[in-house]
Amino acid sequence: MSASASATASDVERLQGPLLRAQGLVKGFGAVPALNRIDLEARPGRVTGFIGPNGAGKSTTLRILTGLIRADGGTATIDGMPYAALECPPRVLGVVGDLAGAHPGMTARGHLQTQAAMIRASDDRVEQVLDETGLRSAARRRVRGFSTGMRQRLALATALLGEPAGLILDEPTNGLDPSGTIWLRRRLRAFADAGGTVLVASHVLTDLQQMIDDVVIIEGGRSLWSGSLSDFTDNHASLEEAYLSMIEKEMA
Ligand SMILES: Nc1ncnc2c1ncn2[C@@H]1O[C@H](COP(=O)(O)OP(=O)(O)OP(=O)(O)O)[C@@H](O)[C@H]1O
Repeated sequence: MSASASATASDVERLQGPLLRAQGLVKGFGAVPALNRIDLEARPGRVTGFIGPNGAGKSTTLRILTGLIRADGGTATIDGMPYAALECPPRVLGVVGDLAGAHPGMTARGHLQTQAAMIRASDDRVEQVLDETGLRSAARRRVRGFSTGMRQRLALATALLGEPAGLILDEPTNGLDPSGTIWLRRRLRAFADAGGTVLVASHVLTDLQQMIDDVVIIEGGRSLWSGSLSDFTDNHASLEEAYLSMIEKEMA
């Protein structure tokens, strides 16, 4: 029997289905109901935008997906299993964070080597991500002197170390200049074109419009819409216009 013939239905679902999936997520903080049945999917080869007004529940959803907090109800899975059940999470999902953990006195290469050691990535991989993120010339500089754009590149380099299948980014273009934004957009597109899954939460809809294939919209802890960007924008001039029209109707 061939390998493909012996694949089970769940193997096939895993191979073809979304890498990131949340179903019916519920979460409250004391009396504050943050999430009320949130659904989300992000698929291989696609960049998915995760949008919603302030307080909609985006960060809470991402924190549950990445195992930082537990949901009160529903499921959140990465490649079919909860984040906490992954053998080595950074090898499946790269989370582009704010480098709060990077020692300011560390060089970019030193930071990456330390992170690589924790996930058993090689020194060669460190050199590769320095190239992939355009940081080679800054490899010996200390993180404390980095601009916002360089920090963003280093955060992405850190997330890429484990050669993950997916990337999650929360407000990645915050503070980036136009060339930094264009660079990031191209980098994420290349990652998705190589079969990667990208989930980006952002308020900057003009940046997102040029970056994403699919959209997930939430508001007040509830799922409002999900599907392709082209279906969502349909007869609207832009993502921003389509989004504002939906949110205004919803709030009315
Ligand atoms: N640790 C917490 N304790 C109490 N309430 C919280 C906590 N974290 C989030 N919340 C509340 O949960 C709701 C959802 O917050 P969340 O940060 O997930 O929204 P968001 O969509 O990411 O917002 P923003 O776009 O402003 O970052 C808000 O009402 C928020 O005040």
